[in-house]
Amino acid sequence: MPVDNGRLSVFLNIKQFNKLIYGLWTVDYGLKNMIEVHNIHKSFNGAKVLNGINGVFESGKTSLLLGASGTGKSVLLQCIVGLIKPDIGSITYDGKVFTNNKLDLRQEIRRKIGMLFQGGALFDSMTVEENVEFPLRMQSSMTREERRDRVNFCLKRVGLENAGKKMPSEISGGMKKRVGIARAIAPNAKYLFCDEPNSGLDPLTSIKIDELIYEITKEFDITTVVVTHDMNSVMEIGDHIIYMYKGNKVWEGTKDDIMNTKIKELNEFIFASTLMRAAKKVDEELGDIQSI
Ligand SMILES: Nc1ncnc2c1ncn2[C@@H]1O[C@H](COP(=O)(O)OP(=O)(O)OP(=O)(O)O)[C@@H](O)[C@H]1O
Repeated sequence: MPVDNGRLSVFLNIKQFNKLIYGLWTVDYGLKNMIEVHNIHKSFNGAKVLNGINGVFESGKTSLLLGASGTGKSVLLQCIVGLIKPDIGSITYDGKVFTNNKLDLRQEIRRKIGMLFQGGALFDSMTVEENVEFPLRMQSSMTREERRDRVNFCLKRVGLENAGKKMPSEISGGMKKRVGIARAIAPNAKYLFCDEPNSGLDPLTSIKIDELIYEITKEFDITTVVVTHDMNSVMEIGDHIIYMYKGNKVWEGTKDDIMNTKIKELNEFIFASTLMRAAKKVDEELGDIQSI
C-alpha cells in the first residue's frame, strides 16, 4: 500500500507546529509544570465535600488552599495528587490528564511529585539521611555515590548538613519538617504539596519553614500547593490563594489583595484573630494620617 506522503507530511507539520506553539507558550509565559483543576466534585456517603472546584497552579509560585477546618482543603489536595478519586472533574499536569489516565502516565507524573506531610511522616527506624535517600532508592537509577551527593545537597539546602546521622526521635519538630522538605525535593520534584506544614510548630519556626518552602519554590521553579489555615503563612508566602468555604471556592487572589476583600466569609476568617484586627486598625489609622 503506498503511503499518502502528502497527508502524512501535513499531519506531521501540524503536530510539529502545535509542539512549537506549546513550547513557545510555556517558555514565554512561564506555564511549564502547570497544574489545572477542572470542576472537581467529591462526596462521602452522600455528603458533599467538594462542589465544582476549579483552579490553576503555576510553577515558581506558592499557591495556598486556605479555609477553616472541614472545608475540604485536604480532600482537594488528595484529589490533586491522586490519593482520592474525584466523583466528577479532572486534573491535568503540564497539559497531561492525570485523573483516570493510564497507570504508566500517572506514575510518570507521580515521580515528579514531592509531598510534605503534617507530622513529617519520617521513617522512625531510619536515620535522617536514609529518610532523604529513600525516594531515590525507590524511584531512581542513581548510583550510591550519586544518591549520597544528592542527599548531602538537599540536607545542606534545608540547613541540616550536620544532622544526617541522627534518628528522627533525636530531632525537633521543625527539623523533622526540614527533613520532610529535603526528602520531598530529593528526586528533583517539579510539584510540591504541603499539608499544613506549620502544624505543631511555634510561630518563629513556622515562619522559617514557610520561608524555606517559598525560597525552594522560586529557586527550583517548583509548582507548590500548600494547605493551610494560618494567616501568617498567607501574608508571608501567598503568591496565589484560593479561599474555600463549605466545599466551594469563594475567593481567589494574592496576599496583596486579600485584606481588601468584600467577601463576608473570608473577612470573618481573616479577622477572627485579635492580631489581624489590630493590624487592620493600625493600617487604617496610618491611611488616615497619610491623607491629612
Ligand atoms: N476519607 C473520608 N471519608 C469520609 N469523609 C471524609 C474523608 N476525608 C475527609 N472527609 C470529610 O470531608 C470533610 C472535609 O475534610 P478535609 O480534611 O478536607 O477538611 P480540611 O478543610 O482540610 O480541614 P482541616 O483544616 O481541619 O484539616 C470533613 O467533613 C471530613 O470529615
